[in-house]
Amino acid sequence: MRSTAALLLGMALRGSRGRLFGAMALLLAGYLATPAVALVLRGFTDAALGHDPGTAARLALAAIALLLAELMLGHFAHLLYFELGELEEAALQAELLKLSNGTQGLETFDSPEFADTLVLVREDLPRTRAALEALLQLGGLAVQTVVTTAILATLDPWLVLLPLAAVAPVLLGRRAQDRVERAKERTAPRIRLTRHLLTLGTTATAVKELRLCGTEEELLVRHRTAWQATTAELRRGHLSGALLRAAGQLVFAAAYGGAVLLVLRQAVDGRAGAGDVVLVITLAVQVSVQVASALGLLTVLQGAGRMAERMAELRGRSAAMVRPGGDGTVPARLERGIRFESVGFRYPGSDRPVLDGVDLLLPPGATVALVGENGAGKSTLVKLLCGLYRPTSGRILVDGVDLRELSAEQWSARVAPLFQDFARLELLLRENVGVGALAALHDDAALTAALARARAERIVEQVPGGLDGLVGRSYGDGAELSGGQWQTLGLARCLVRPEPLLMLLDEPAAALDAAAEAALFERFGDSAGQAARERGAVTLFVSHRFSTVRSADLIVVLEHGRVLEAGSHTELMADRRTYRELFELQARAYR
Ligand SMILES: Nc1ncnc2c1ncn2[C@@H]1O[C@H](COP(=O)(O)OP(=O)(O)OP(=O)(O)O)[C@@H](O)[C@H]1O
Repeated sequence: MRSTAALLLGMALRGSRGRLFGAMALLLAGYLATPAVALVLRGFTDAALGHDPGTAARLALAAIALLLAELMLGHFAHLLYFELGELEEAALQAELLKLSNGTQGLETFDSPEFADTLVLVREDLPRTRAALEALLQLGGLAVQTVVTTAILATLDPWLVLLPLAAVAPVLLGRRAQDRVERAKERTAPRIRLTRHLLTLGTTATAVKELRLCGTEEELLVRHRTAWQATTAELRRGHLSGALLRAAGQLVFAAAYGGAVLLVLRQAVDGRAGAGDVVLVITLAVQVSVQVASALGLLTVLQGAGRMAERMAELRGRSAAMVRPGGDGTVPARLERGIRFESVGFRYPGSDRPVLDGVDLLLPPGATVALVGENGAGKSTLVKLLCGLYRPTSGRILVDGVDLRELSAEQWSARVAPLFQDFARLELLLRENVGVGALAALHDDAALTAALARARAERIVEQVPGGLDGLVGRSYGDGAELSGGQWQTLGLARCLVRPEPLLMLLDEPAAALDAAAEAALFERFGDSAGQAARERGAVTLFVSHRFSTVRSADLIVVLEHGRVLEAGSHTELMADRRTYRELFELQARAYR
């Protein structure tokens, strides 16, 4: 709890010191008005019963003023801490984005624990605002409770125990919240499953297949079953929490009844006046309100505490995944090419080697085709080359220097990739392409040149506003593009990258016909040829189409994560092995 308070207050201080202190002062004044009302009411009762109308009238006015302060000050404080809460939520969102993207690799996205924690934190983030409010109000309540207790002690020392009785509901309330949170944690994987099923059932691409296969009903059943199991688990957590809370409230209710009886007896014995009875009844009501409010606020704060713990967990996991980056300078041009030396790779959390003892030279200026059946490890090899993962054994040498020792930022800047699952960036057209080279974001000539090399002139004409027009319709009224057009923008993004040393095409043409694939490679080829001539850049592409593959300088056949064959089309055809068999099989299919 202390660390949550420190986190929230630290962020509030960094966000706006003035707003924080302003909110604290207003809240405190409002909270102190409450016990002051009780004291004024005692004076009023005694004055009224003592036939002193002047004092009674003044005290009545004071009580009204205090009540107004109690009611109004909170609203003004709210204005201040609402803004502070917004600032905190925005800061936490920014940190979350940084944590999920802060590592150089993709390992964070492979860890189910990371993904589960991320889902929970993302859901809890909007609670930050309420948590800061709860913390400030709890501070006010604490001061109020001390003052109330001191006043009660002046009447009878036993009455000091009244606020203490609040400890039981507070402790049991915390345990109750723990149970609810644990139930939530247990349901996180199932909630991810229901989300995935919902996405499947509402995404045009998946719906097509589901309909034709007649599996919509099965999807519904699975979705329902997962929800039912989630709800049942949450219900159990909430029920056991509610029982614990009720037990705590009972303890306090008994203490409350006892306190009122104690002072009533004193009044009957003549040891207390009517004003004292009014004071105790008023304060006891206030204490019960204080306890109930504290319980509610602690629950909110506890939820934020969980969020803070999970955030810390994400920080730890993310930090563990950050690799010590190298600081070697990436060469201006490749002289010796890129060499794989006994490269092996397993995905995080898996024992299965996806690449195993890969030895391979990608010569400078060469165009290399990577072929192999599904799951052979082609995309994994591409990701290793990009530096998104590191080999678990062996090395990748760029002109003789281990990729690990090169500056990751410099290397990423020199890789120009086009993936099969290219990103659909719903941004302004200039931003969509400019992401490939941020320095060129406002350089219309460079952007237009890249779009021309990608043969995307028609798209520019189609987007209202041209470079400054929006593409995509998820959040704005942008131009709707076809799958092929989105890919063309991906190509422009790849071609805008300055001075690449490695150009990658990972099955970008999987959804295209042979003619369209040839056109795509032609568009890419001009830039790749220029990069090869100017700086020995290597072009590596993955394709299942042998009509494209045969043109490569070097063809590498991967099987079960190992290099089976490597050579030119002529060499491999002379060899009478896998490549030749696959080539002839595909050639026959096209005849
Ligand atoms: N993020 C991941 N976590 C764990 N295993 C993975 C991950 N990505 C891929 N794999 C596994 O690695 C193996 C190789 O996958 P990869 O995508 O490299 O194959 P590929 O040759 O590109 O296949 P395809 O031709 O189907 O694209 C597969 O068995 C796959 O299940």
